[in-house]
Amino acid sequence: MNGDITQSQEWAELAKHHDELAGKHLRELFAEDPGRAGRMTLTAGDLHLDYAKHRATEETIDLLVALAERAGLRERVSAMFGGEHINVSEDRAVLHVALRMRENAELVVDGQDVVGDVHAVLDRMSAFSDRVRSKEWRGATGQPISTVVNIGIGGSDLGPAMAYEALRDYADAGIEARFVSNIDPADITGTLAGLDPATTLFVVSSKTFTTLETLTNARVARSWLVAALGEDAVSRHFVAVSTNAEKVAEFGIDPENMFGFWDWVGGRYSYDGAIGLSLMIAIGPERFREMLSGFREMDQHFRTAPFKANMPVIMAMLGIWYTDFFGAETRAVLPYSQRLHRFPAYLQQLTMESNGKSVRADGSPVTVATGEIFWGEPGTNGQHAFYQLLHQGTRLVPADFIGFAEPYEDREGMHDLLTANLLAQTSALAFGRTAEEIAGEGTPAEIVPHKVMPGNRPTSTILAPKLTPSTLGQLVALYEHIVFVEGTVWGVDSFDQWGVELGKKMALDLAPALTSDEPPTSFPDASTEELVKKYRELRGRRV
Ligand SMILES: O=P(O)(O)OC[C@H]1O[C@](O)(CO)[C@@H](O)[C@@H]1O
Repeated sequence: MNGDITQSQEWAELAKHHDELAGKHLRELFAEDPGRAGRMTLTAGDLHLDYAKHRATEETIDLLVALAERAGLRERVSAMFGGEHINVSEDRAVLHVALRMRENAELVVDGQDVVGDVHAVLDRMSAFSDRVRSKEWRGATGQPISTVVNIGIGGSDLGPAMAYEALRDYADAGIEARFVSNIDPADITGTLAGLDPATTLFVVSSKTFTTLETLTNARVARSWLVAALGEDAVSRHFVAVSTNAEKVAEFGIDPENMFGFWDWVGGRYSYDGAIGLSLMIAIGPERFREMLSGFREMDQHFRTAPFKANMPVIMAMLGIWYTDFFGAETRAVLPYSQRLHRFPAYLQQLTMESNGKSVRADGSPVTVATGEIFWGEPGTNGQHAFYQLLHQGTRLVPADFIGFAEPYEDREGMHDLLTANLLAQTSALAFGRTAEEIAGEGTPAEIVPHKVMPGNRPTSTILAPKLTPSTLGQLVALYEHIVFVEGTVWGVDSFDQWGVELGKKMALDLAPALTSDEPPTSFPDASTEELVKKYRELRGRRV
């Protein structure tokens, strides 16, 4: 729908329904309808979703689905998969879904054979990864590669870093991957620590190849390598992933060793393409393709399942329900898997860079809150840190719990204990403990209020058989599509990120004021002027 969806009949009906339902406790909802536990579940690929512990009834779901219809979700999904320019502010198609299409699929967009090009790059990545993994690719001194260092930031870092951590049990060629992103010198120093230049391969990953942090880290890495092995070693130790061949060549990386992608892949949606090269080298092309098949499975589900049985649609619409009707400020993502410890950070970019917008795609201001704030930590660590607030605080924090039936490797029954914690938490959050129950245990009256667990705190639980390349792909695609659905309802362009540009430019403009010999004379504002002066003083520079 164009215009303000909050003016629609569907929105008004949801607002009314919210007034009726908001006072109800999950305990009541379960008492009235015990069958909801069995009914309010969904399957997509290997993922099982339990959404019964939401402050929602069948009627809520019907109304939310009606809102999604009203927002034109159906047409938007076709438009994305068909390669229409739905990224309007940059006039681009949005085709991360093409990165995992089968080789025999057909998609020609703006005269480009998208699927053919995707597979040509995948084949080159596979061939290169195989050469590195089999030790055919050698460094300048003839030694094989033992560490791959990905240099990138944002989408050119978080995706492969998250996925490498998630799948590191599958890294079977004895090649470690490391990731450096921050322009803080401590990051590259830590990353290079203990590495041997002769056995290190750098993958410089940058869509634009103009990003300050990445190019600076790459220059530092280059100097480190050249100091040890000489200038001629660069071509054996540096490859690039980018859409910008010219800049790659300018940096001194042989275009033969560049793996491309296209402007229709957003950075935060890109690690299942060439940006995943470091991951592919670590886990191998076969596992990487298994991951792509997982993505594809979720794409297929998203594209074809009726909205009421569509996992991304239901999870996204519940996100809208809490954000815009209950006024929830954030959403916790709590993976009961140590391997997914970077997943919340990855989702932060995915969701917040995509939907953190105040104007709709047509430039008109939004009239409701947009952009869920995702945050989280793996269970059970979070339990011993911030769950207190989740259980007894004054805020409503809907949470996604993610668990797996099988560990990669168990130790003395630890995995079952991990899962028991997940299940205990979602139950306690939903149903809590009443004052009567607590008093009934003999708790002194003055302590009872402290121990009351209000409950009524909504959660989704996602269960999968095991964390594998395929289930990881399914999980990531699930959240990509959640972001898409929410963006569609809010009417924002989920694929641009203009909000990060100003700060980047100002940092470049400010740098000379920090480093110049002469005290600077112009500043962006009075507060920054004071801070620049303090910084110079602390650095022993003239003020
Ligand atoms: O891959 P690049 O062009 O270096 O950009 C890195 C990141 O910077 C951003 O543009 C935001 O600063 C992200 O969208 C992107 O993932």
